[in-house]
Amino acid sequence: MRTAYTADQIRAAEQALMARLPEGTLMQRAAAGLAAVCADLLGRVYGSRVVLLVGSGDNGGDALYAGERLARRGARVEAVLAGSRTHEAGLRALLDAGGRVAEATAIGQADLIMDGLVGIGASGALREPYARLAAEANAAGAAVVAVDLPSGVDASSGRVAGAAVRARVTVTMGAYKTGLLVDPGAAFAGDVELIDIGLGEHLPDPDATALTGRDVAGLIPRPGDESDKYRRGVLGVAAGSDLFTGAAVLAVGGALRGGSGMVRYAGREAPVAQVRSHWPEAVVTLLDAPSIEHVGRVQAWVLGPGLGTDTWAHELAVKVLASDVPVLVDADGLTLVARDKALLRRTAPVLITPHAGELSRLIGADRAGIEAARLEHARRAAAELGVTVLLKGSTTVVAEEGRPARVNVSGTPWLSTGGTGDVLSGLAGALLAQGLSCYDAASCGAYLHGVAGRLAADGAPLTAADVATAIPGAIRAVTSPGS
Ligand SMILES: NC(=O)C1=CN([C@@H]2O[C@H](COP(=O)(O)OP(=O)(O)OC[C@H]3O[C@@H](n4cnc5c(N)ncnc54)[C@H](OP(=O)(O)O)[C@@H]3O)[C@@H](O)[C@H]2O)[C@@H](O)CC1
Ligand SMILES: Nc1ncnc2c1ncn2[C@@H]1O[C@H](COP(=O)(O)OP(=O)(O)O)[C@@H](O)[C@H]1O
Ligand SMILES: [K+]
Repeated sequence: MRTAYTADQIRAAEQALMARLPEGTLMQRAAAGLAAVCADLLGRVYGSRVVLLVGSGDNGGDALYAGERLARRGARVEAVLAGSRTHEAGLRALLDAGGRVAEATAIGQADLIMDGLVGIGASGALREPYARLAAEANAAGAAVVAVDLPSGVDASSGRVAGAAVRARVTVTMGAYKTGLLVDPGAAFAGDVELIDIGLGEHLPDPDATALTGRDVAGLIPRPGDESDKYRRGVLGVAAGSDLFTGAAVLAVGGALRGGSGMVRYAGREAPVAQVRSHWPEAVVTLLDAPSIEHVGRVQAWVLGPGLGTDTWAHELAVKVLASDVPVLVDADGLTLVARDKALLRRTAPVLITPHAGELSRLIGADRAGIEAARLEHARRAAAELGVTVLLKGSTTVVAEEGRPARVNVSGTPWLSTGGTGDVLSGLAGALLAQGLSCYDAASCGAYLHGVAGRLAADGAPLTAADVATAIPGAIRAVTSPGS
C-alpha cells in the first residue's frame, strides 16, 4: 500500500528524526537521492547543463546540495536565486564545487532543470518571480525534476491555485505527500521517486493511501470448495428506465464480472427486455409496481444508473433503501437522494459513487470547486451524509469518516466516456454483495475498473462495454501478476 501524508505530518516526523541526528544529515540524504535521480535522467553527467531554481527555504537547499554533487561529477550547474534569501551553506557548497549563480535566461539552455522553488513550506499560489520561473521551466523543453513536490502544488491537498511546475519526475523526500496522489496536483508530478531519508518510524497514520494490485488481490474474495452461488453473495440491481436502457445493461455487465454468485435485475419493461437479451445469466424481475417484494434475497443493491427521477423511481429508491443490506447509490439514484436526504437514514451501510457534478447537488458546493479540491469535498460529503463516498474523476477518491482517504490511480483518461460509471457501479456492487465493506468494495472496485480500462483501451478509444468485458482480465492481472 502506498501511504501519503500532509505537510504538517511530514514536518512533525522530520523534526522528531532531526532531533536525533547531526544537523544537515537529512538534507544530505535528500540531496544524494535527488542527484542520483538527476544523473540517471541525464545519462551522461559530465558536460551537461543543469539549472537550479532556488527558493528561499530548505527546498532550495536540497537543490543546491544536489547541484553540488552534479557539479563534482563535471556538470555545468547554474543556480537561479529566486528568493529574498538563499540557503547559505548550500550555495557555498555549490560554488566550491564549481557551480555558479546565473540569471533566468540560463533556463533556456538547460538539459535538466531542478525545481527547488518551494516544497512543503509553501502557502497559497506561487508569488513572483517564482510563478514566472515556473512558466519558463515548463516552456523550456528540458527535463524538469521537482524537488519534493512540484512548486505550485499544495502538498496536503493537491490543489493548484495558480502557476505550477510541470515535472517529468518528482523526487519526494521521506514519504509521499497527499497532493502527489490527487489531481490536479498529481498531474503535475510526473513519475514520483521516493527517497528514503529514514522518516519511517516517526510517521503517524497516513492521511491518504493508494492500494496496489497486491493489496486488491488480498482483499477480493475467491471462491473455495465450499462455495455455492448463494454463499458467494447475490447482488440486486435496480437500474434503467424506458428512456435509459443502456445503463441497466452496463451496470449488470459490470456486476456479472465482479465475482458475486448471482445478479438479480429488477426494472421496467424496456430495460428488462434489454437486460434479458444481453445477459441470460442474470435473474430478471419485471416490476409491475415500484417494489422489491418479489425480487428474492440479495446481499447488496446497486440503485440508480439510468433509473430516471420520476415518482416511480423515487418509490423504488424508498423500497431499496428501506432494505437491511448495503446499498450503492449512483447516477439518478443520487439525484433522488439529493432531493430527499432522509432516504440515507438507514442502519445498513451506504456507498455513494458520484462524479463532481452529482456531488455538487448533494452537498451544495460548485463543481469546479470540487474538482479543484477533491479530497476535501469527498471527506466533507462522507461526514455530512454519514456514508462512504467514491468520488469519480481523473483520480478517484474514496472517503469514509475515521479512515484515511483511499486514492485510486490505476485508471486512464480513456475511461472518460459514457457508461463507464455504470460498469463501475455494477462491479463495486458485486464486491459489496460478496461481503466487502463499502470502503474496500469502493477502493477495490475503482482499482479493478481502472486496470480494466487500461486493458480495454491499450492506447485507443474504448467503450463502456469493453471495460466490463476486461474486468476478468483485470482480476487476473492482480491475482496472478506476470502470468
Ligand atoms: N525539514 C527537514 O528535515 C527536511 C526538509 N527538506 C526539504 O525542505 C523543504 C521544506 O523547507 P522549508 O520548510 O524551508 O520550506 P520551503 O518549502 O523550502 O519554502 C518555504 C519558503 O518559501 C517562501 N514561500 C512560501 N510560499 C510561497 C509562495 N506561494 N510563493 C513564493 N514563495 C513562497 C517563504 O519564504 P519567503 O520568501 O516568504 O520568505 C517560505 O519561507 C521540503 O519540501 C524538502 O524539500 C528535505 O531536505 C528533507 C529534510
Ligand atoms: N480523466 C480521467 N482519467 C481516469 N479516469 C477517468 C477520467 N475521467 C473519468 N474517469 C472515470 O470514468 C468513469 C466515468 O464515470 P461517470 O462520470 O459516472 O460516467 P457515466 O455516467 O457516463 O457512466 C469514472 O469511473 C471515472 O473515474
Ligand atoms: K519544489
